[in-house]
Amino acid sequence: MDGTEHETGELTVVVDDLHVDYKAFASGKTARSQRALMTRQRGVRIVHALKGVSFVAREGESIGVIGHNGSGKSTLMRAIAGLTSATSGAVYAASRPALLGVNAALISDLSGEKNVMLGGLALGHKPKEIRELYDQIVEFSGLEEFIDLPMKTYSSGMQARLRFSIAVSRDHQVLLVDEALAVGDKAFRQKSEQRIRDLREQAGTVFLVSHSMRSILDTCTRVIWIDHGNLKMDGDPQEVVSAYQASK
Ligand SMILES: Nc1ncnc2c1ncn2[C@@H]1O[C@H](COP(=O)(O)OP(=O)(O)OP(=O)(O)O)[C@@H](O)[C@H]1O
Repeated sequence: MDGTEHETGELTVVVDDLHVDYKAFASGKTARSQRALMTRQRGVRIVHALKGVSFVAREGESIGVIGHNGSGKSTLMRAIAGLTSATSGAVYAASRPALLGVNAALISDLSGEKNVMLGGLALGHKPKEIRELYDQIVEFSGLEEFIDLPMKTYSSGMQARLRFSIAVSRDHQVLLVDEALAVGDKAFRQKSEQRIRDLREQAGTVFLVSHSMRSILDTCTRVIWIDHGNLKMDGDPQEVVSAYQASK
């Protein structure tokens, strides 16, 4: 763990020797590249998604999480949000972290408008608060013309914009953003990145999972590199991103 550079704000998240295993019923052959990650147990396949990850996060940090496909980044976000339980080790969080992912559950048969209400309630807003925030959320999303159409008629980028706009309508002490920025267009991405910086300045901690090193470098004060379920590097964004890129 890097104990020297991040000692200013209050602790918001402590990840202590976190292991997460998934059990899946296997059929067919295990792909060769996945073999190192897996152990076979009587037809049940165990995937060791996280293998003892430890770090602490503080107020005012914006932490980029990078790593190859399947390295364990989303699992780490889900574990911090309390949606996936630890096989061993623990996550301690100062307040309930909010996970904003491209798979966050809104209902695609309902209109954008109804989903703003639904998403707002899921975030803990009162109906009156959602009505007050409604115009601001829709304006941020840039989807005014489409807001009365069912969400299933939206492109994946439009859906992600709406999810992001709902999630950032509230200040979170710990906000976890999983790949949501990758799908928006340039203007929306810049607006989203600015909002992430604002949230961080309001003494929150933001985690941003992304494959876009540009987004990571533009937004983050620190970067964590997850590799095959292990924390490979944790520190200065430029240093960690350079090391990651050199490893490819
Ligand atoms: N529900 C699940 N059941 C079984 N295995 C899973 C499950 N979810 C994830 N895994 C496995 O756990 C490992 C880590 O997956 P995870 O989604 O955390 O990776 P990631 O770094 O977020 O990948 P990506 O960059 O592709 O989104 C992978 O090997 C994946 O196949």
